[in-house]
Amino acid sequence: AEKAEVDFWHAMGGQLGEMVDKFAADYNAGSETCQVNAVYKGNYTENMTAAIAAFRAGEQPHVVQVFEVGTATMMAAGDKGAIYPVYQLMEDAGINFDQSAYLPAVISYYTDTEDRLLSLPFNSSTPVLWYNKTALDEAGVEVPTTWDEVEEAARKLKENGVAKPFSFGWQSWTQIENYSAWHNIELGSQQNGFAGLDTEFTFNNDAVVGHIQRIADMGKEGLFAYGGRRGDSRAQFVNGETALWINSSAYYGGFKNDIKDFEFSQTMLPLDTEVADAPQNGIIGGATLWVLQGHEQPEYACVADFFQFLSQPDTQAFWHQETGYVPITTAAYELSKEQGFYETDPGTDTAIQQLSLNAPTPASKGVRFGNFVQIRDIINEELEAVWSGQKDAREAMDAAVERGNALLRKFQAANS
Ligand SMILES: O=P(O)(O)OC[C@H](O)CO
Repeated sequence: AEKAEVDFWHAMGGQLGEMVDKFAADYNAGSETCQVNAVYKGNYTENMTAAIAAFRAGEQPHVVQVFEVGTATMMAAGDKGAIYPVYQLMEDAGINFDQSAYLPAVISYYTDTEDRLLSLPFNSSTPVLWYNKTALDEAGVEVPTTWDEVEEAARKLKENGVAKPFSFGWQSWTQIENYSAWHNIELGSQQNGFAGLDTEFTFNNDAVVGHIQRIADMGKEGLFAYGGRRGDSRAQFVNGETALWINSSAYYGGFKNDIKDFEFSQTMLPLDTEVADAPQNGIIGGATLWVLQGHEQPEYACVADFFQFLSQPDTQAFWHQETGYVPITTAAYELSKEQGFYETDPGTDTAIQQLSLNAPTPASKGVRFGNFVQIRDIINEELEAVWSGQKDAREAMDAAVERGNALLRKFQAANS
């Protein structure tokens, strides 16, 4: 018999893309009725834009991977009938899907006001501090745990010949969104947007402004070197120019393949001791799988079956261990422990520890702002103006909040 076909558009390039292809191939080999076609459509923004355009043209895939910042936009599309919510999909397929198997920090990002799961958690991450242990040892510095220590370590690394001691990627996510959650400060009103569309940004507060100004000052001293949006500055870390790098836990798999000349590891985000006495918890990044409406029932049965396959503890544990994405179910975490993964690969439980450090507060359970994909671009522009010396942190954050709020109002008007 012919298999029902499911189109799955994703944004996983390189080593991550190979893993996704392997999952699809394994699934297809084991299924007599379903065929999943996994297609790489570019980075997160490109994949999401492609899926929205395809939907308008009536050519949408069944499944699309959307990064966490696209959640509010996808939810609004759901209100207009474009989304097949995962809880509904599973119910219709007669699958008893246990939401409580997932980490609270992950599930709470993707549930509606009635606690129903809208998209399938697949690749969740959190930003960590990656460090070049060899370079730190050579410079005689300990792994930093506070921002003062990061600054001091960067200074010593510089003196010891490290050209661009400190850097990061996904700067809104790592330096504003997670910095805020980590210090239990809201990014915007209405519980970071979770409680309503009438939300306004507040990240031009003294803590965030002070933090951004600190990094700008580190740049002037030659301790920080900006290397671009997303993962663009990864090469700086891999080639040893940068020894302290904040970005997703999901760089682990690639680093293991690519870093041969030094020892590297990861640790939790630094604490700003002027802002908080102890860290709160980190918030996730990465992406989930959204199901789009407009296809036939047998195909949706395959989507549900494929989702069940992806949610298996062994699939999840394998994905986590190979990539550095978080073990998103308790079972996958337990299995990884049993398999001795955290002993053979020390530091790889940093992300899950950071996410589950404390019960999430309204300021630390995530962000849900409309148009946030575009707003992150505004934040990128304003931060880049700081790094290049055109603006100080106060001017840039005020401008980002004002420009961001205009896009929030536009989203609210279009969706209420
Ligand atoms: O590199 P990822 O997949 O962990 O994603 C990083 C950011 O969360 C994307 O918004």
